[in-house]
Amino acid sequence: MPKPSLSIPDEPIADHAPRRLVVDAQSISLTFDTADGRVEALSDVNLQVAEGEFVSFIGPSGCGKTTMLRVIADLQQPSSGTLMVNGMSAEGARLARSYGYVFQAPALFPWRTIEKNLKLPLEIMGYSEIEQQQRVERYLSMVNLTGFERKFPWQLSGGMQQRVSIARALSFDPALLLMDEPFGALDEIVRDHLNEQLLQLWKSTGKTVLFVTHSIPEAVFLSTRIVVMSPRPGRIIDVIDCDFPAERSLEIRETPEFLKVAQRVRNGLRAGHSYDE
Ligand SMILES: Nc1ncnc2c1ncn2[C@@H]1O[C@H](COP(=O)(O)OP(=O)(O)OP(=O)(O)O)[C@@H](O)[C@H]1O
Repeated sequence: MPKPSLSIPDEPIADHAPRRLVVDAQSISLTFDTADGRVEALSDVNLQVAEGEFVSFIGPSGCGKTTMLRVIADLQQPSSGTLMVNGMSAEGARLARSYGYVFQAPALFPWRTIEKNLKLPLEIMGYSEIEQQQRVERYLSMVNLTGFERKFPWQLSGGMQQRVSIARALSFDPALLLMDEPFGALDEIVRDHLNEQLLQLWKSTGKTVLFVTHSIPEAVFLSTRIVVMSPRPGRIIDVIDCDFPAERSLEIRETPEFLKVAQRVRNGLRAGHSYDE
Protein backbone atom coordinates (compact mmCIF):
# COMPACT_ATOMS: atom_id res chain seq x y z
CA MET A 1 0.00 0.00 0.00
CA PRO A 2 1.43 3.41 -0.88
CA LYS A 3 2.54 5.58 1.99
CA PRO A 4 -0.14 8.19 2.73
CA SER A 5 1.16 11.49 1.61
CA LEU A 6 -0.15 14.97 1.14
CA SER A 7 2.77 16.53 -0.46
CA ILE A 8 3.17 19.48 -2.74
CA PRO A 9 6.43 19.80 -4.63
CA ASP A 10 8.82 22.40 -3.30
CA GLU A 11 8.61 24.74 -6.21
CA PRO A 12 8.00 28.46 -6.58
CA ILE A 13 4.35 29.31 -5.94
CA ALA A 14 3.87 31.54 -8.94
CA ASP A 15 5.95 33.38 -11.40
CA HIS A 16 4.79 36.81 -10.24
CA ALA A 17 6.91 39.08 -8.06
CA PRO A 18 8.23 37.29 -4.96
CA ARG A 19 5.68 37.36 -2.19
CA ARG A 20 5.74 36.63 1.49
CA LEU A 21 4.83 33.09 2.53
CA VAL A 22 1.67 33.00 4.61
CA VAL A 23 1.75 29.23 5.03
CA ASP A 24 4.94 27.22 5.05
CA ALA A 25 4.35 23.58 5.98
CA GLN A 26 7.31 21.23 5.89
CA SER A 27 6.94 17.47 6.25
CA ILE A 28 3.76 17.64 8.27
CA SER A 29 2.45 14.25 9.37
CA LEU A 30 -0.50 13.51 11.58
CA THR A 31 -1.68 10.17 12.91
CA PHE A 32 -4.82 9.86 15.01
CA ASP A 33 -4.89 7.18 17.68
CA THR A 34 -8.43 5.91 17.83
CA ALA A 35 -10.18 3.05 19.61
CA ASP A 36 -10.10 1.21 16.27
CA GLY A 37 -6.40 1.79 15.74
CA ARG A 38 -4.21 4.39 14.16
CA VAL A 39 -5.48 6.60 11.36
CA GLU A 40 -2.77 8.21 9.32
CA ALA A 41 -4.47 11.35 8.08
CA LEU A 42 -1.49 13.40 6.87
CA SER A 43 1.91 12.22 5.87
CA ASP A 44 4.86 14.34 4.83
CA VAL A 45 2.88 17.38 3.74
CA ASN A 46 4.85 20.15 2.10
CA LEU A 47 2.83 23.21 1.28
CA GLN A 48 3.87 26.77 0.66
CA VAL A 49 1.26 29.41 0.09
CA ALA A 50 2.22 32.96 -0.80
CA GLU A 51 0.42 36.10 0.23
CA GLY A 52 -2.63 36.78 -1.92
CA GLU A 53 -3.02 33.25 -3.29
CA PHE A 54 -6.34 31.43 -3.45
CA VAL A 55 -5.55 27.75 -2.98
CA SER A 56 -8.27 25.12 -3.18
CA PHE A 57 -8.04 21.59 -1.85
CA ILE A 58 -10.16 19.08 -3.69
CA GLY A 59 -10.41 15.38 -3.01
CA PRO A 60 -12.78 12.72 -1.80
CA SER A 61 -14.21 12.47 1.67
CA GLY A 62 -11.74 11.52 4.36
CA CYS A 63 -8.52 12.38 2.50
CA GLY A 64 -7.36 14.90 5.09
CA LYS A 65 -8.48 18.29 3.75
CA THR A 66 -10.14 19.46 6.95
CA THR A 67 -7.31 18.02 9.03
CA MET A 68 -4.83 20.12 7.05
CA LEU A 69 -6.84 23.30 7.66
CA ARG A 70 -7.14 22.45 11.34
CA VAL A 71 -3.39 21.93 11.63
CA ILE A 72 -2.75 25.32 10.02
CA ALA A 73 -5.28 26.83 12.43
CA ASP A 74 -3.50 25.18 15.40
CA LEU A 75 -6.73 23.35 16.25
CA GLN A 76 -4.93 20.06 15.73
CA GLN A 77 -1.31 19.28 16.54
CA PRO A 78 0.73 17.51 13.87
CA SER A 79 2.63 14.41 14.94
CA SER A 80 5.73 15.76 13.23
CA GLY A 81 6.93 18.45 10.86
CA THR A 82 7.29 22.21 11.02
CA LEU A 83 4.71 24.83 10.24
CA MET A 84 4.88 28.60 9.95
CA VAL A 85 1.72 30.65 9.56
CA ASN A 86 2.07 34.31 8.72
CA GLY A 87 5.71 34.16 9.79
CA MET A 88 4.91 32.65 13.23
CA SER A 89 4.37 29.25 14.75
CA ALA A 90 0.81 27.99 14.24
CA GLU A 91 0.13 28.66 17.92
CA GLY A 92 1.55 32.18 17.63
CA ALA A 93 -0.60 32.82 14.56
CA ARG A 94 -3.71 31.60 16.37
CA LEU A 95 -2.99 33.79 19.37
CA ALA A 96 -2.29 36.74 17.07
CA ARG A 97 -5.63 36.11 15.30
CA SER A 98 -3.87 35.72 12.00
CA TYR A 99 -6.66 33.73 10.41
CA GLY A 100 -10.41 33.72 10.09
CA TYR A 101 -12.15 30.33 9.83
CA VAL A 102 -15.35 29.71 7.89
CA PHE A 103 -17.00 26.33 8.47
CA GLN A 104 -19.41 24.41 6.29
CA ALA A 105 -22.28 25.40 8.60
CA PRO A 106 -22.51 29.13 9.32
CA ALA A 107 -22.06 28.59 13.09
CA LEU A 108 -23.96 31.73 14.09
CA PHE A 109 -25.48 32.10 17.55
CA PRO A 110 -29.27 31.97 17.05
CA TRP A 111 -30.00 34.20 20.05
CA ARG A 112 -27.75 36.98 18.77
CA THR A 113 -28.67 39.37 15.99
CA ILE A 114 -26.49 39.49 12.88
CA GLU A 115 -24.81 42.60 14.25
CA LYS A 116 -24.12 40.93 17.59
CA ASN A 117 -22.82 37.80 15.90
CA LEU A 118 -20.36 39.93 13.96
CA LYS A 119 -19.35 41.80 17.06
CA LEU A 120 -18.56 38.68 19.05
CA PRO A 121 -14.91 38.21 18.04
CA LEU A 122 -14.41 41.96 18.16
CA GLU A 123 -15.76 42.08 21.73
CA ILE A 124 -13.45 39.25 22.73
CA MET A 125 -10.51 41.08 21.17
CA GLY A 126 -11.34 44.24 23.06
CA TYR A 127 -12.27 46.55 20.19
CA SER A 128 -14.05 49.73 21.31
CA GLU A 129 -17.82 50.04 20.75
CA ILE A 130 -17.24 52.57 17.99
CA GLU A 131 -14.69 50.40 16.22
CA GLN A 132 -17.00 47.37 16.52
CA GLN A 133 -19.83 49.34 14.95
CA GLN A 134 -17.66 50.62 12.12
CA ARG A 135 -16.43 47.15 11.37
CA VAL A 136 -19.95 45.68 11.42
CA GLU A 137 -21.01 48.29 8.86
CA ARG A 138 -17.92 47.84 6.70
CA TYR A 139 -17.99 44.05 6.55
CA LEU A 140 -21.77 43.65 6.24
CA SER A 141 -21.61 46.03 3.31
CA MET A 142 -18.75 44.00 1.83
CA VAL A 143 -20.98 40.91 1.74
CA ASN A 144 -24.00 42.94 0.57
CA LEU A 145 -25.98 42.54 3.79
CA THR A 146 -26.36 46.14 4.88
CA GLY A 147 -29.80 46.50 6.46
CA PHE A 148 -29.81 43.06 8.07
CA GLU A 149 -28.04 44.13 11.29
CA ARG A 150 -31.06 43.60 13.55
CA LYS A 151 -32.22 40.32 12.03
CA PHE A 152 -31.58 36.98 13.69
CA PRO A 153 -29.76 34.21 11.79
CA TRP A 154 -32.93 32.16 11.35
CA GLN A 155 -34.49 35.07 9.47
CA LEU A 156 -31.82 34.80 6.76
CA SER A 157 -31.37 32.21 4.02
CA GLY A 158 -28.51 29.70 4.23
CA GLY A 159 -26.49 31.67 1.69
CA MET A 160 -27.00 34.91 3.58
CA GLN A 161 -25.97 33.24 6.84
CA GLN A 162 -22.82 32.00 5.21
CA ARG A 163 -22.09 35.55 4.00
CA VAL A 164 -22.44 36.70 7.61
CA SER A 165 -19.92 34.10 8.74
CA ILE A 166 -17.52 35.25 6.02
CA ALA A 167 -17.96 38.86 7.17
CA ARG A 168 -17.31 37.74 10.74
CA ALA A 169 -14.15 35.89 9.72
CA LEU A 170 -12.91 39.01 7.91
CA SER A 171 -13.98 41.51 10.55
CA PHE A 172 -10.70 41.48 12.48
CA ASP A 173 -8.68 41.70 9.27
CA PRO A 174 -6.77 38.40 9.46
CA ALA A 175 -3.97 37.70 6.97
CA LEU A 176 -5.44 34.33 6.09
CA LEU A 177 -8.94 33.04 5.46
CA LEU A 178 -9.47 29.30 6.02
CA MET A 179 -12.68 28.10 4.40
CA ASP A 180 -13.84 24.53 4.87
CA GLU A 181 -16.47 23.77 2.25
CA PRO A 182 -18.35 26.96 3.05
CA PHE A 183 -20.88 26.55 0.23
CA GLY A 184 -21.20 22.76 0.31
CA ALA A 185 -24.68 22.76 1.80
CA LEU A 186 -26.14 25.36 -0.57
CA ASP A 187 -27.99 24.85 -3.83
CA GLU A 188 -26.14 25.38 -7.07
CA ILE A 189 -27.60 28.78 -8.00
CA VAL A 190 -26.81 30.23 -4.57
CA ARG A 191 -23.37 28.67 -4.68
CA ASP A 192 -22.71 30.25 -8.10
CA HIS A 193 -23.71 33.64 -6.76
CA LEU A 194 -21.54 33.26 -3.67
CA ASN A 195 -18.60 32.14 -5.79
CA GLU A 196 -18.83 35.39 -7.73
CA GLN A 197 -19.10 37.39 -4.53
CA LEU A 198 -16.20 35.57 -2.93
CA LEU A 199 -14.04 36.22 -5.97
CA GLN A 200 -14.81 39.95 -5.71
CA LEU A 201 -14.14 39.88 -2.00
CA TRP A 202 -10.83 38.11 -2.49
CA LYS A 203 -9.77 40.64 -5.11
CA SER A 204 -10.81 43.65 -3.08
CA THR A 205 -9.24 42.49 0.18
CA GLY A 206 -6.14 40.76 -1.23
CA LYS A 207 -6.49 38.06 1.43
CA THR A 208 -4.78 34.72 1.21
CA VAL A 209 -7.44 32.01 1.07
CA LEU A 210 -7.27 28.26 1.65
CA PHE A 211 -10.49 26.72 0.46
CA VAL A 212 -11.77 23.14 0.74
CA THR A 213 -14.32 21.98 -1.79
CA HIS A 214 -15.73 18.91 -3.52
CA SER A 215 -16.80 20.91 -6.55
CA ILE A 216 -14.51 20.96 -9.57
CA PRO A 217 -16.09 24.07 -11.20
CA GLU A 218 -15.94 25.92 -7.88
CA ALA A 219 -12.25 25.09 -7.44
CA VAL A 220 -11.35 26.05 -11.00
CA PHE A 221 -13.40 29.24 -10.96
CA LEU A 222 -11.99 30.56 -7.69
CA SER A 223 -8.41 29.40 -7.41
CA THR A 224 -4.96 30.52 -8.34
CA ARG A 225 -3.81 27.00 -7.50
CA ILE A 226 -5.65 23.71 -7.02
CA VAL A 227 -4.31 20.89 -4.88
CA VAL A 228 -5.86 17.60 -6.00
CA MET A 229 -5.79 14.85 -3.40
CA SER A 230 -6.40 11.12 -3.53
CA PRO A 231 -8.59 9.16 -1.11
CA ARG A 232 -7.00 8.10 2.17
CA PRO A 233 -4.22 7.23 2.43
CA GLY A 234 -4.15 10.78 1.13
CA ARG A 235 -1.58 11.99 -1.28
CA ILE A 236 -1.29 14.77 -3.78
CA ILE A 237 -2.33 13.73 -7.23
CA ASP A 238 -1.68 17.07 -8.88
CA VAL A 239 -1.06 20.74 -8.20
CA ILE A 240 -2.55 22.92 -10.89
CA ASP A 241 -1.87 26.61 -11.48
CA CYS A 242 -4.89 28.55 -12.71
CA ASP A 243 -4.21 31.87 -14.31
CA PHE A 244 -7.58 33.04 -15.48
CA PRO A 245 -8.06 36.80 -15.85
CA ALA A 246 -8.72 38.62 -12.59
CA GLU A 247 -11.93 39.97 -14.08
CA ARG A 248 -13.96 36.85 -14.76
CA SER A 249 -17.59 35.91 -14.61
CA LEU A 250 -19.28 32.53 -14.37
CA GLU A 251 -19.49 32.38 -18.15
CA ILE A 252 -15.80 31.55 -18.15
CA ARG A 253 -16.83 28.04 -17.16
CA GLU A 254 -17.90 27.41 -20.75
CA THR A 255 -14.54 28.32 -22.24
CA PRO A 256 -12.12 25.67 -23.56
CA GLU A 257 -9.38 26.90 -21.19
CA PHE A 258 -11.61 26.42 -18.17
CA LEU A 259 -12.84 23.02 -19.31
CA LYS A 260 -9.27 21.92 -19.87
CA VAL A 261 -8.27 22.71 -16.29
CA ALA A 262 -11.49 21.11 -15.00
CA GLN A 263 -10.67 17.99 -17.00
CA ARG A 264 -7.19 17.86 -15.51
CA VAL A 265 -8.69 18.04 -12.00
CA ARG A 266 -11.19 15.33 -12.89
CA ASN A 267 -8.46 13.11 -14.32
CA GLY A 268 -6.46 13.54 -11.14
CA LEU A 269 -9.41 12.59 -8.96
CA ARG A 270 -10.17 9.58 -11.15
CA ALA A 271 -6.56 8.43 -11.22
CA GLY A 272 -6.36 8.48 -7.45
CA HIS A 273 -9.72 6.92 -6.84
CA SER A 274 -10.07 3.36 -5.72
CA TYR A 275 -13.20 1.81 -7.12
CA ASP A 276 -13.05 -1.12 -4.70
CA GLU A 277 -15.47 0.54 -2.27
N1 LIG B 1 -10.23 13.77 15.66
C1 LIG B 1 -10.08 12.70 14.91
N2 LIG B 1 -9.88 11.49 15.46
C2 LIG B 1 -9.69 10.40 14.71
N3 LIG B 1 -9.71 10.39 13.35
C3 LIG B 1 -9.92 11.57 12.74
C4 LIG B 1 -10.12 12.77 13.48
N4 LIG B 1 -10.31 13.79 12.59
C5 LIG B 1 -10.24 13.24 11.36
N5 LIG B 1 -10.00 11.90 11.45
C6 LIG B 1 -9.83 10.98 10.33
O1 LIG B 1 -8.79 11.50 9.50
C7 LIG B 1 -9.12 11.30 8.13
C8 LIG B 1 -9.15 12.65 7.43
O2 LIG B 1 -10.29 13.37 7.87
P1 LIG B 1 -10.66 14.80 7.31
O3 LIG B 1 -11.90 15.26 8.00
O4 LIG B 1 -9.49 15.67 7.37
O5 LIG B 1 -10.99 14.47 5.77
P2 LIG B 1 -11.65 15.41 4.67
O6 LIG B 1 -10.83 15.22 3.45
O7 LIG B 1 -11.78 16.79 5.17
O8 LIG B 1 -13.08 14.76 4.50
P3 LIG B 1 -14.49 15.45 4.10
O9 LIG B 1 -14.35 15.85 2.66
O10 LIG B 1 -15.49 14.37 4.29
O11 LIG B 1 -14.71 16.62 5.02
C9 LIG B 1 -10.45 10.58 8.11
O12 LIG B 1 -10.21 9.21 7.99
C10 LIG B 1 -11.05 10.89 9.45
O13 LIG B 1 -11.91 9.87 9.86
